[in-house]
Amino acid sequence: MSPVAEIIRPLVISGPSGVGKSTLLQRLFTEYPDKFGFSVSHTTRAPRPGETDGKQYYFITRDTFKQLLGEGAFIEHAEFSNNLYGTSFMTVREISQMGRRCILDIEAQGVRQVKKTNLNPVYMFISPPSINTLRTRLRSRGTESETSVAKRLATALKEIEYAKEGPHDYVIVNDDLDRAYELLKRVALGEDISSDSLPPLND
Ligand SMILES: Nc1ncnc2c1ncn2[C@@H]1O[C@H](COP(=O)(O)OP(=O)(O)OP(=O)(O)O)[C@@H](O)[C@H]1O
Repeated sequence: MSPVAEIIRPLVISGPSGVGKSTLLQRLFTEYPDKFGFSVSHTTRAPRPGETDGKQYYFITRDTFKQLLGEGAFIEHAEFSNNLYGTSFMTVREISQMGRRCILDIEAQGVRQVKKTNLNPVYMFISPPSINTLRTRLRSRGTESETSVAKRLATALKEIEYAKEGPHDYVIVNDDLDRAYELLKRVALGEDISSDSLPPLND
């Protein structure tokens, strides 16, 4: 690894689907267009309206995904809502070599896998204020069927349960978007913050 790659620790952002990760990261990349690099994952899910190949994801077939997996191309991968997602070593390396801080958006299974590698990132968990709020956001985003919302909520409960075990360096509750963004920004720029408390799981 080059010295440049060694001094910039990647930042792993995780949190339930619909919690606001994309919204927060979009703000960060708009405010700092040259400081960060988003590790674009590979996925077998279909693009949503407005998504472009190579921007939000590399959209590939299940066969291609399996082939890359067999070649050991992924740092982490997971199956979620019947679709495969993975982060390739090559993508992360390219961003670090550009001198940018690499930001990875991955879910709990992926966090567990990254913890077994020598990537040594900072881990941040974005939490909803409550499960009810998450349900509302997923519904109002208008991209999910009711079945998909139910699946995502069930996964969200598991993600928050895992977060309660304390695997993340920082927890931010995305209640007020401006506040959550300020905290995320500070961590992304290398500052230390106090974590928020995780919500109860029984609402
Ligand atoms: N603090 C907030 N208050 C209210 N609504 C919010 C807040 N943050 C995000 N949202 C809204 O919640 C919805 C889900 O956000 P977003 O798509 O960013 O989630 P995500 O975590 O990236 O989900 P996925 O992992 O499925 O891509 C969006 O409609 C977004 O505008």
